[in-house]
Amino acid sequence: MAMIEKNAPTMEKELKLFSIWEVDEVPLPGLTKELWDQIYNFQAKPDDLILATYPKSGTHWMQEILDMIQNDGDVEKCKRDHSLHRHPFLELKFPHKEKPDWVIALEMSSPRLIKTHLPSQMIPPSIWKENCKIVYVARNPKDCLVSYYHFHRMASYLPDPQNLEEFYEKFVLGKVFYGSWFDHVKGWWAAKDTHRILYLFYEDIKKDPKREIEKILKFLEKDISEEILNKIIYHTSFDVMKQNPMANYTTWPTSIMDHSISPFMRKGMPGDWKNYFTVAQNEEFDKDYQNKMAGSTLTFRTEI
Ligand SMILES: Nc1ncnc2c1ncn2[C@@H]1O[C@H](COP(=O)(O)OS(=O)(=O)O)[C@@H](OP(=O)(O)O)[C@H]1O
Repeated sequence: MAMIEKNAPTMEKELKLFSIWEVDEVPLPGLTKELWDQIYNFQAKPDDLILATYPKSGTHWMQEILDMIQNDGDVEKCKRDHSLHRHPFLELKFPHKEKPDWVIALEMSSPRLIKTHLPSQMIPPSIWKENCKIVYVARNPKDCLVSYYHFHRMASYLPDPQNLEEFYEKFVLGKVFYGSWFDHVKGWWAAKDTHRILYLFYEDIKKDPKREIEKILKFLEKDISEEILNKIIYHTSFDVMKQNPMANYTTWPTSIMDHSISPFMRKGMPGDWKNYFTVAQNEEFDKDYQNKMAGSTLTFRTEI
């Protein structure tokens, strides 16, 4: 919190519209460009835990769950700082931070939790080599699109999405930061056959958080009491996180994130896309989905 308040003027001045640069046709935030070689050569450690997601798939939610697990359900510890400062974002350099996040990661003590939105083919090779455990969260594309659209509306450093129709076109073409949702979820799905990846679905966590958190505990080889498990479920529920200033971005200057346009913790509800897609858009999307996901064993629920 202190860091956000102290750095708010710098953030306001420097967190301008992200420029876009493409690596192998994947649009990435321009902030990543000069640092790409260092990021790609990041040295992972075997006990690093990696949280990988396509944007708007529940990154902050899973970050909070993992932080609570790593801190044995200690809520106060998990409120030690804003989520953006608690764990590094591998590929980003935020203007209000003195160092890029990968350097911050290097200086952190183990076990480290490191977040990334990178597609699997762009992950630093040391993460595979060190056999790090990776939690991947995927969310159905329709809700992901709607959530990403609203995020572009409220975050001034992202391009103005104009309207849902325009954003819809960009999303299906993969012309948004981190590229094609289809390639992202398929790439990580394939990677799980050869790496230690726990592949989870946003909708499943919403439907049965206890069952999904138990899967995570098993993956992390961690035992906790029923009481702590219930505490984690409560603390990481949408309504509680929405009120948590260490998770909801309300401490950020409104010139950077304007929650009156759309809150960061917006709805958190599978099926919200139905309030936005027209019948025609939905039919077109389903056709496109069939083509792009043909042959994949991945299945998504678009409501629960
Ligand atoms: N606890 C909890 N339960 C359910 N849903 C949650 C929770 N926390 C965050 N969210 C919702 O996740 C969406 C944001 O996703 P990300 O954290 O991946 O966003 S980001 O890409 O890192 O900016 C965004 O989804 P939408 O509400 O649909 O916009 C958040 O509201």
